[in-house]
Amino acid sequence: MEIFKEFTFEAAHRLPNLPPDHKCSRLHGHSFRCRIYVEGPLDPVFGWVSDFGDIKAVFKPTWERLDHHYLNEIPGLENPTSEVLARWIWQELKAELPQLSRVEVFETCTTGAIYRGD
Ligand SMILES: Nc1nc2c(c(=O)[nH]1)N=C([C@H](O)[C@H](O)COP(=O)(O)OP(=O)(O)OP(=O)(O)O)CN2
Ligand SMILES: [Zn+2]
Repeated sequence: MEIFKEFTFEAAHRLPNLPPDHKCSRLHGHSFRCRIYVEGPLDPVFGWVSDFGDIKAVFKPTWERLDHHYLNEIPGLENPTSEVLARWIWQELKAELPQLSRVEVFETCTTGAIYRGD
C-alpha cells in the first residue's frame, strides 16, 4: 500500500543556467505543491501504513527551510528545477522516513517532477 500527504509552500527561484532570454532565468515565484509518499503493509490494528501526522512531523523542518524562501540560496538548490527539488526533498527525508517511496513536486498546476530514489 502506498499513501501520501500533500503540502504547499510559497517560494521564489530562478534557473541560473538558462540563457538570459529564457523567462525562467528571471527571478519569479511559485505556489509549489509537493506530495510525500510512503509505502508498506497495513498495520493490522490501526488499518494504516503510517500516521499522516508522522509524515507531517518529519517534513516540517524541511518545509520551514522552503516556505517563503529564495530557493537558490539553499545549499543543494543552487539550480532549483522541479527535478532537483524533488531529489533534494527525498535526500532530506529518507533517513527519518525509511518507508519513503516517492516525492512529487508540482511547480505549477501543469508541471512537476517525480523522484523515486536512486
Ligand atoms: N524540466 C523542467 N522544465 C522547466 C522547469 C523545471 O523545473 N523543470 N522550470 C521552469 C520554470 O521554473 C517555470 O516557472 C515553469 O515552467 P512553465 O510550465 O513553462 O511555466 P508557465 O506557468 O508559464 O507555463 P505555460 O504553460 O507556458 O503557461 C521551466 N521549465
Ligand atoms: Zn519557476
